Amino acid sequence: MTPEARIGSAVEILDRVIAGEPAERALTNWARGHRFAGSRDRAAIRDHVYDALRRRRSALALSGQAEEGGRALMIGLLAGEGADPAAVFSGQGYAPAPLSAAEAQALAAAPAPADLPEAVALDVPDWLAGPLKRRLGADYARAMAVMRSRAPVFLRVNAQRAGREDAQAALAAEGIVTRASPQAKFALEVVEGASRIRNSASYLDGLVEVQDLSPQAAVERLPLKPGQRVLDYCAGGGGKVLAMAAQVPGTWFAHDADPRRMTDLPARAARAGVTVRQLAPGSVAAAGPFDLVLADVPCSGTGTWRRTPEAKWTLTPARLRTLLHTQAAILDAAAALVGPKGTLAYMTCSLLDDENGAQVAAFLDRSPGFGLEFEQCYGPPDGGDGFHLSCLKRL
Ligand SMILES: C[S@@+](CC[C@H](N)C(=O)[O-])C[C@H]1O[C@@H](n2cnc3c(N)ncnc32)[C@H](O)[C@@H]1O
Repeated sequence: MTPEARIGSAVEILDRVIAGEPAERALTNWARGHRFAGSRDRAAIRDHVYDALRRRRSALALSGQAEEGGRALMIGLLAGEGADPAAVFSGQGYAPAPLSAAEAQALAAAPAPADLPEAVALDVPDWLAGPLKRRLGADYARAMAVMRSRAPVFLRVNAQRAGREDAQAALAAEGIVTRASPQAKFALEVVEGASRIRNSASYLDGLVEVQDLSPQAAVERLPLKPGQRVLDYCAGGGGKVLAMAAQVPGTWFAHDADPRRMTDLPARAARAGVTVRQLAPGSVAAAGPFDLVLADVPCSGTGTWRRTPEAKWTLTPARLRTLLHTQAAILDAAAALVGPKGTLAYMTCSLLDDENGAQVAAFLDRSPGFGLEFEQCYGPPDGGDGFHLSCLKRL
């Protein structure tokens, strides 16, 4: 496909997303109906779609149009990148249809990127700008600018299998170039060859897992000791329990209110060479108590906007309130499973204090049996996704 044809396809897919179809599903459905598109085409189209979703607000403003549509977003995205939209939207060959008179007029009257209001230029919903500024302080603008770009790919070396340098050499032999990340002992940032990871022997043999840098750094801070009984209470795909199990020998348990979320866990655990016992909802208390209970709770995902840009625009105050209730209920349920002198570790991939420090402070107010050991926030603007860890101790 030509570069222009790829942009035309991104327009079609964005129209579906704007109509309500989740981006991943819209991309998959489009690919099914366009078998001629090769893997490079699909990757490029995916990049365009995700770039437009990350920059949805500024792209629309830079198109000069009032109504959101796939064409408006791609026109504005190109304008924001300093390209000439009319040269791409030419109607030549497989390029999208030329700009209409109304589109050309709107584009001519659109503000320059430097004249956009701050929240528009940074692609931040207005209602979230205040809380994010309070949390990020002087880093706010740089962090939000980072959130408008693609996320780097990070790997976690399975410390049970190899050291970081050996893993780097094995990956390099398969065309995957990495550099060691200083923020976490087992983290590698992929510099080249990210598309080869899932089919590489290093990945299939459990030498490495794909995991963002921030959760890796957070798991490294957990007070894990050999032989402990540890429960990942909101295990999902098992990323955190596998990271913990790679650090020390222990007895590992995984639970999720929606057990279907753990479907991939057995295969991932087998690759990593660890045993994780899955506990069905309702059977957790009988398996307790635990030395450490990890609650990696459902959250706004404000720290992962680079990877899941749709979440930026779909979060509402009402949805956030629901999440806050769920998080508080999970903290209470997870706390009840912590044994004497045990640890309750609370994690989110949120940048909002309501979900982090304030949530934990409210828990401590109603739970005199627990004390705060430490809390830590991770990236952005530097390193990985926005992430939070609070470590609480049963007194
Ligand atoms: C942030 S995700 C966990 C991601 C996972 N730890 C990982 O590393 O891949 C949150 C998970 O919490 C689960 N969940 C939601 N409500 C819950 C509840 N009340 N009790 C336990 N798990 C819950 C969701 O199904 C979801 O899988």
